Order: sequence, then C-alpha cells, then structure tokens
Amino acid sequence: MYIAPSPRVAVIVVAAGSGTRLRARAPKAFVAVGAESMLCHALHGIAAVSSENPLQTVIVVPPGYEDAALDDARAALPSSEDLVSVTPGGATRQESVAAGLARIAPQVEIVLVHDAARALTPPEVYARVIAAVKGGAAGVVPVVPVVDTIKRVEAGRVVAAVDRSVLSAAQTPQGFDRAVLDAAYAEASDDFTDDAALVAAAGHDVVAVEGDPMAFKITTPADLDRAHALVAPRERVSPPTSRVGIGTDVHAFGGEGSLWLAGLEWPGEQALSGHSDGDAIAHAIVDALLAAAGLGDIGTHFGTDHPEYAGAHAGVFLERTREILAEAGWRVGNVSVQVQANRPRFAARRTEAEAVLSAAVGAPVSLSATTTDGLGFAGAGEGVAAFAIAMVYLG
Ligand SMILES: Nc1ccn([C@@H]2O[C@H](COP(=O)(O)OP(=O)(O)OP(=O)(O)O)[C@@H](O)[C@H]2O)c(=O)n1
Ligand SMILES: C[C@](O)(CO)[C@H](O)COP(=O)(O)O
Repeated sequence: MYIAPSPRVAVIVVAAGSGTRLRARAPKAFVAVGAESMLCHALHGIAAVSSENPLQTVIVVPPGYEDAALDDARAALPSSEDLVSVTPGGATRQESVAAGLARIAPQVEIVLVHDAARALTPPEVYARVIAAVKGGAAGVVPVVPVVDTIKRVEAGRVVAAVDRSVLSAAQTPQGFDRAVLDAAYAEASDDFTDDAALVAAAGHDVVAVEGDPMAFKITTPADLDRAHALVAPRERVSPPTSRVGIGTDVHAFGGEGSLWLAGLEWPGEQALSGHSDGDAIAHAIVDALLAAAGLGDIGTHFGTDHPEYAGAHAGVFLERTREILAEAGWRVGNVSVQVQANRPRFAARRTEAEAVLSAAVGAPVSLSATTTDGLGFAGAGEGVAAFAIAMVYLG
C-alpha cells in the first residue's frame, strides 16, 4: 500500500486480542460499543489527532479480520486512508506490537502503541504523548492515579499494604522514539504487558504524562457496559444504531445428490456444486449479515479451511452467523433475498422457504425468484445467482 512521504508519527493499534475476559467469542476489537466497533471508536480518536500532523496508522488484527479492519478505517479515517495498513497479530500483545513495528514506514521518527481496547481515549492524550516524545523523551506513558487502596496478597493472605501515592495506572497510547523502540524490540528476551516496561528494561528512561479516565481499557463485560453508557448519549444525534449489508453468491449445477436451495431439499432437481451443499441463497444471506455487522465475509468464518462445513446445509451457516453477530452485539432486523434461476420453481414453496430461512436467521426473511429471460449462465441453466440485503441493529 502506498504510504505518503510525510508522516513523522505512526500509531500501532493493537486489536488482535481474543477478548477472553470479555467472554466475547468474536475478537474483542470488533465487538460493538454503541453503533460502532471498539476498533472504530479507537480510530476516531486517532483521526482527531491526525488532523494536526498526518500520521501512519498500522492496525494489528486477528488473521482473517483484515478486511473488517479496513472497513473500520475507511469509516473513521477517510482523509488518511492511504496512510493505513493492516497486518495480522501474534499470540501475545508483544508479538502483535512487533508485527505492527515491521510495517512502520522508514521516515517515521515517533511511534505510538495503542490498545484498541482503550477505545474511548480522548485525542488530548495522544497529543500529550506525541509532544513529550517530540520534547526528547525516549519513552512516554500516560498514567492515571490509583484510587483504590492496594494490598499485597499472597495465598489469600494480606501480607502488606502498598503506598498508593507512588503508584499510577499505565494507559495507552504509549509513545517512543522510533529507534529506541525498534532496538528494544530487537533485543527483547522477556514478555512484557506493556511497551514502556520493555523499553525501560532496555535501559531507557520513560516519562509519565497525564492520562484520562476515559482511556480505560475495556476488559470485562462491566467495562463494556460502562463504554456503552458513555457512548450512547454521543450517538443519540449520530448515525442510527442499525446498518445494512449486501451479499451475493453463485453456484453451478452439477453437484451430487439432491438439490438444496433456500434451506429446502428439492427432490428430482439437479444439485448445485460447492464446498457445502451449494445453497447460494443461504450463502448470500450470510455475506449480507456479516457485511452489515462489519464482521468480514463468509470466507472469514466458513471458508474451505473449515472442513466442519463441508456439505453443510443452510441452517448450519445461518444459525452460526446469527451467533457471530450476537457475540459482537448485533441482532438481525430483516433480510431480503432474490434468486436468479430457471429451476427450481419457487412459487409453490416460497412460504415454506421463507419460514425455514426466517427461523434460522431469527428474523423475517423475504424471498423472491426471477429468471434472466435466457440471458447469462442462469438463463442457460448452468447455475443460480442469489442477491441478499440485510439490516442489523444493536441490541
Ligand atoms: N495477542 C494479542 C493480545 C492482545 N492484543 C491487544 O492488546 C490490547 C490489550 O490487550 P487485552 O485488553 O488483554 O485484550 P485481549 O487479549 O483481547 O483480552 P483478554 O486478555 O481478556 O483475552 C487489546 O487491544 C488487544 O486487542 C493484541 O493485539 N494481540
Ligand atoms: C498496555 C496496557 O493497556 C497498559 O496498561 C496493559 O498492560 C495491557 O494489558 P493486557 O493484559 O494485555 O490487557
């Protein structure tokens, strides 16, 4: 991807975590906070600070979520889209940061590393961190005071009180002189929970700047509820909490066994071919739902590298897609799907098909069928094409 020659500053947004403590089965950065993903909210903060000094943004995501990350970047960073790159992360946060570092443009002099999980970090925190590095600090960490009484506990026993007046809670974005961070990562032999510790272990001074309570890390379900409550008022006057998506699919006739289409078996009709049962109608609906929720596409979740879906019928795909959306905070509003095909004839079974599809999706699915008046592959009876539109909403 072309990187403009100007940015002296880069931000690595680490968004490749699994969200175990959030009990999210979708990657945490793609869980919705209000109407947008956690990652999208984090990118809005970067967009606000990049208006002063254009910066490169490197987003580190779970493998397979690159397109979803780019969708979020286009939504949040439209003016600097050509300064965005996306790369898969690693098994630890530190490995993910290292993967991001490898994508930083040569001319960059200052690198910030930010948790997508600190989605609501105000732009002022970025600005304070950047200013401190520009002022000569090798490493900068935004901090907030510790407000709880801290105890040292071993085997369930309180063994000491800790003087909290000398403690602070570290946040992100943490900022670094690029050469310092590169060298510290090159020689790192231990795993650290933050980059300031890694840089300090390499012998560099790290200074603290004022963080912000809004830069809290969304780690547990209670944190997510707090973030929803904070975002909801801001979104009352911003885009609605519903989104639409489109999906299409094509399959050729020539498969083995019975035809399966719209979740129904069609005895006596020639079967469609494909990794699954070739049900183009169901697959178009899956893509439309995932697109609406910004959660990738059918290949992300059901590709040929998922042998468990070989030969699977519509219900398996649609029910799993419904789960994936629910795990990210989305519910299905409705779906409309149209199939272009000479065969089978849907008129007599449309209601039955809509009932099966609606039950699997958990929302109304309307189905229409048309021919192409003999045009194209569908008109020649070589296969079928399906086109779906889906509406999803937060809830
Ligand atoms: N292998 C990892 C682990 C974490 N992160 C990112 O590092 C930040 C802080 O990590 P954390 O809040 O712990 O996120 P998770 O690892 O997803 O959460 P958990 O520990 O509960 O699984 C998050 O933005 C997360 O996406 C990452 O990019 N790659
Ligand atoms: C980097 C960090 O957010 C600073 O507080 C924190 O160390 C991340 O820890 P996690 O266990 O990976 O959430």
